[in-house]
Amino acid sequence: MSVIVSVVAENTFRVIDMQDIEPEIIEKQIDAIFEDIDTDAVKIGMLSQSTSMKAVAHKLREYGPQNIVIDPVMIAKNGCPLMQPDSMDTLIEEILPLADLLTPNIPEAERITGLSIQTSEDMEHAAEKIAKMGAKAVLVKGGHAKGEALDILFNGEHFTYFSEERINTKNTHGTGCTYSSAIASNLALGLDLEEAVKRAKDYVTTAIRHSLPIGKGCGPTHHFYNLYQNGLQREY
Ligand SMILES: Nc1ncnc2c1ncn2[C@@H]1O[C@H](COP(=O)(O)OP(=O)(O)O)[C@@H](O)[C@H]1O
Ligand SMILES: Cc1ncc(COP(=O)(O)O)c(N)n1
Repeated sequence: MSVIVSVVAENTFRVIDMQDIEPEIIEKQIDAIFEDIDTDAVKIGMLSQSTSMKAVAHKLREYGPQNIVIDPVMIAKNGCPLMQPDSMDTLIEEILPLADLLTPNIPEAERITGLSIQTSEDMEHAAEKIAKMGAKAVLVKGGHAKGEALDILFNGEHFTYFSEERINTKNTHGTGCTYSSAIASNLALGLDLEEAVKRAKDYVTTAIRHSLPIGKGCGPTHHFYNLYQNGLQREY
């Protein structure tokens, strides 16, 4: 079930424009979901401005769903901004504390904490600091680093490292969105946080390894690679 918070005119290489949905309509879309069908997990991606953040936060506090995974999207892979800079305070005050898991990439973790992140120790410090700011658990993703594709999970008590080899491709559009959605889906299935992240990391790595070389910019990850391998036809 989806709630549309913004309509974005974008392709693999640029964001042309966007139009945010009115906060009242965002809230009513959330009502439409929670008054009807049980919700086992929530995944939140791009929230471009404060009013959208406040609408989402208000309704999540009202309904109090479990397993809230928040990807604090700020800038697209192609460099185009997706969050207004003046909404950073609202992100930190209203959205971050709702997260059972916050999944910043390195530039996002730097913006949220004000820390510079160069090493795995820096990633740990940032994760700890974000947990102190109110997120229950934090996964700092290393897609933007060099070398191995290392992500570090802090569950409020200890760190778990998830590492895969870096795949040499520019087609990584939507890696973070794919990853956080897969984690939320695994939590909805009842897996514990570490196992949910481990399986999602396997999934996103496969999706990147078989990403699609389409479009003029960063092509998308292949969400259905394993399904196709297991018998569905692939025609493209
Ligand atoms: N080239 C790559 N090879 C392997 N894994 C990658 C690559 N790029 C990103 N990842 C992984 O994809 C996931 C999403 O991370 P990241 O790209 O940092 O997020 P975002 O899309 O939010 O910027 C992480 O598990 C990261 O380690
Ligand atoms: C609507 C929307 N949400 C999120 C992203 C980030 O994804 P990426 O960093 O891979 O460009 C995006 N480009 N567009």
